Amino acid sequence: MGEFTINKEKVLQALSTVEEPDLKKDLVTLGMVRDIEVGVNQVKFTVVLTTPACPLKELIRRSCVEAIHTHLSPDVEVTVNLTANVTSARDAGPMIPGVKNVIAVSSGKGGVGKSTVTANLAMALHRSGARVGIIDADISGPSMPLMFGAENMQPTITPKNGKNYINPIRQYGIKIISIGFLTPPDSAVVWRGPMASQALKQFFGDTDWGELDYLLIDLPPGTSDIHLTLVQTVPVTGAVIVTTPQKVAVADAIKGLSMFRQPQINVPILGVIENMAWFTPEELPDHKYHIFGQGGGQLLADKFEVPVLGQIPLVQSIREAGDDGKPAIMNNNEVVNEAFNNAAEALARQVAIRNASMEKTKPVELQV
Ligand SMILES: Nc1ncnc2c1ncn2[C@@H]1O[C@H](COP(=O)(O)OP(=O)(O)OP(=O)(O)O)[C@@H](O)[C@H]1O
Repeated sequence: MGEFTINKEKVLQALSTVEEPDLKKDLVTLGMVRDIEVGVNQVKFTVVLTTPACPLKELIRRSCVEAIHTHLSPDVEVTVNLTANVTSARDAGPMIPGVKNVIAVSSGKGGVGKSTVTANLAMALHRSGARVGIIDADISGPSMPLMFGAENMQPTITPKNGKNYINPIRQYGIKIISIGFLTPPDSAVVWRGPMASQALKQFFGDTDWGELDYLLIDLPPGTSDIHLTLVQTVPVTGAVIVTTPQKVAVADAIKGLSMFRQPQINVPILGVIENMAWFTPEELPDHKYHIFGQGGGQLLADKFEVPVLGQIPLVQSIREAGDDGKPAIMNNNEVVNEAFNNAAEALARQVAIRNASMEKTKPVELQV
C-alpha cells in the first residue's frame, strides 16, 4: 500500500461528484460536507443530512466512500460521520420561532386512523433522532391524551417576559398539546368552531415549544374552521392526507385535499398515507387480506400527483396499543414498525425536497 497525501481541497473535489439523490445537486454545493480531517491514507468528514430520518443515509455514505476511492486512491481509509440538520420552509417569526416544520395531518373522513398515524409517525421521527411535537386539534374527538397514556396530565404554565406560556406535556419524548387537556376527560364538551380556533391560536402563540424539527397537527376530519385557522396562523410546510383504500374514503379525501390546493391557501401536499391497507393477522404476518378494497391511496396520490408515503396494515395490536396509551411502534412488532418507519422516512424526505425546491411558506391571508 503506497503512502498517499490527501488535502482538504482534493476531498472536496471528490465529494463534489456525489449527488444528493433527491435534491439533485452535489453534496459540496449543498453545503452538506463539514469537518474534513485528513491524515496519511486517511480521511474523515461529516455529511449533514436534511433529516435524521433520511432513507438514503447508507446510499450517500457508500457514494462518498466510492468517490474518495475513485478520485483519490482506493487505499484511503474513509470515515463518514452522518448527522442531520432539518431544513425549514419558513422564516423564523414571532410565532413558534424554534419550530422548523409544521405538518398538517388531515383526512376526508372520520375514523380512518388519522390520529393513530399521527402518533406513530411522531414516534418514528423521534426515534430517528428528530425533535417532534404534536398538536391535537381534533375537536371531533381529541385522542392524543388517550393514545399517549396522558389523560391525567396537565400542561403547566410558566411566566416569561411578562406573558404566561403553556408548556406542552412531554410523553415518550414527544411534546404534546391537546384540545383534550383543556377539558376534564369525562366531560362531553362540544367544541364550537370559534372556541376551538381560539384554542389552536393559543397552541401556537402562547405555548413554549422550544426547538422542534417537526410539529404535527392532528386536524379534525373533513374541512373546517380549524383548517382555516391553522393556515392563517402559521406557515404550514405541507399536508399529509390519511385515507383507507375504500372508494368512499378516497372520495372524501379528494375534497379534503382540494382545500389545501386552493390558490389562496396553497399548502403543498406532501403525500398520502393509506391506513388499514390490508388486514394482517398477527400469527400470519405474510398474509394480506384486502378487506377495504385496494388501491385507494394510489388513486388519490395519482390524482394529485403526489407520492404514497406509506401503507399501514390493519393489525389488531395497533388498535390495542392505542387503547393502552402507547403508540403501536413502541411494541416493536416487525410488520407494524416497518410500515410506520417507512412512512415517516418518506414524509421526512418529502419535507426536505419541498424545503429545497419550493418557496418558503407564509401564513395565508384570507378575505372574509
Ligand atoms: N392500522 C390500524 N390497525 C388497527 N387499528 C387501527 C389502525 N388504525 C387505526 N386503528 C384504530 O381505529 C380506530 C380509529 O382510529 P383513529 O382514532 O386514529 O382515527 P381518526 O381518523 O383519527 O378518527 P377521528 O375521525 O375520530 O379523528 C382506533 O380505535 C384505532 O386504534
